[in-house]
Amino acid sequence: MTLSPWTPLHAQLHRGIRQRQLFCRGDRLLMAVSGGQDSLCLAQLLMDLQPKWGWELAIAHCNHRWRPDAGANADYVRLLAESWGVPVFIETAADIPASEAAARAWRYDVLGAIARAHGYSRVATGHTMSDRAETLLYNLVRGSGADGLQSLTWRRELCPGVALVRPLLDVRRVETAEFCQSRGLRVWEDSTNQDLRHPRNRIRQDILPALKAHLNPQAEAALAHTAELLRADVDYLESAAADLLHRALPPAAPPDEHPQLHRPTLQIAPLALQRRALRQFLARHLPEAPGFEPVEKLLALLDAPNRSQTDPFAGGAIARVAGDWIELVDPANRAKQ
Ligand SMILES: Nc1ncnc2c1ncn2[C@@H]1O[C@H](COP(=O)(O)OP(=O)(O)OP(=O)(O)O)[C@@H](O)[C@H]1O
Repeated sequence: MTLSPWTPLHAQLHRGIRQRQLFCRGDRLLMAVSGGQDSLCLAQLLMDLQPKWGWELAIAHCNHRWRPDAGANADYVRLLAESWGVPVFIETAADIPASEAAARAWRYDVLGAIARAHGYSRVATGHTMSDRAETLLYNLVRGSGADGLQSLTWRRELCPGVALVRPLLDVRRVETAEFCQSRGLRVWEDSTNQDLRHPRNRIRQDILPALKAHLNPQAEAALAHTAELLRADVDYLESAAADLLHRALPPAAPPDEHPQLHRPTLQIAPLALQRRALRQFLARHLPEAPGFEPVEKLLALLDAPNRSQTDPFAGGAIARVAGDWIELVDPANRAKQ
């Protein structure tokens, strides 16, 4: 057996997995492989690290049936897995997804389902520092708050019992390309990556290179670090807000009562926590995730005179002031009040 050369990239990944506790020794890992350079690089690196960690590795590929070469792409991933001697799962979409978002949702569903059905506790994807920088820029320009700016994370729950892990978030795309080349891995080029009508491709091909050329050669790393810092900030703020919300709820509200919030508890909190606690409250009770406006409407009630009320939120509920309390009244109960 020929041993693969141990490169600085192997060392970086090995260290990152240990320090961030992304995987444990002996884990069963499902590698999501599109056939592109990032996921091929990840899969090869994890194969190389496997003897040190004793993982049980497998490969999953999702065929969205979007491109004429989608079947050939899936066959390529299957052959690669077979040549490596690892189990491979290929899932083909019954209906071609209507949008990128639909394709992504389907893909994550499929990856979670394969992992659960076959006992894999981790799904690993090849997202890189470059993806992280692009996602941050995209969300920033679309007006996202800090929560959207934290963008991709190292690890999150994919479905109960299965974590989605992104071990290459500190590796740039140019490095994954170099690695594939140095190992003679054939990269399956995705022709849709050239289509500049997709905003992500525009960012990747025009905007980030311009930022690097004219503002900061390290723009990718700078943006990715910002995302990393925001991640920790947002985690902290969200948990402090959850604590505030907990204190602002009535001690033991009967389930059939209007949801209520205690204004004096909220009034003395910092604005950042007020907004987050109110958003968490609305997210529990409204049919869709609240954006900026509903939270601001509710915020205005913190210091408003008694009996003030908002206009209806999505779904028709309104919030109103009743002394020290704000109550959320849904349309069905409103007529009775
Ligand atoms: N068809 C696929 N089959 C299996 N895994 C895939 C497929 N497409 C993407 N992936 C996984 O997702 C990672 C990110 O891919 P890509 O950047 O194309 O997706 P994205 O849609 O931009 O990201 P995200 O899914 O987080 O929004 C890849 O490195 C790979 O691990």
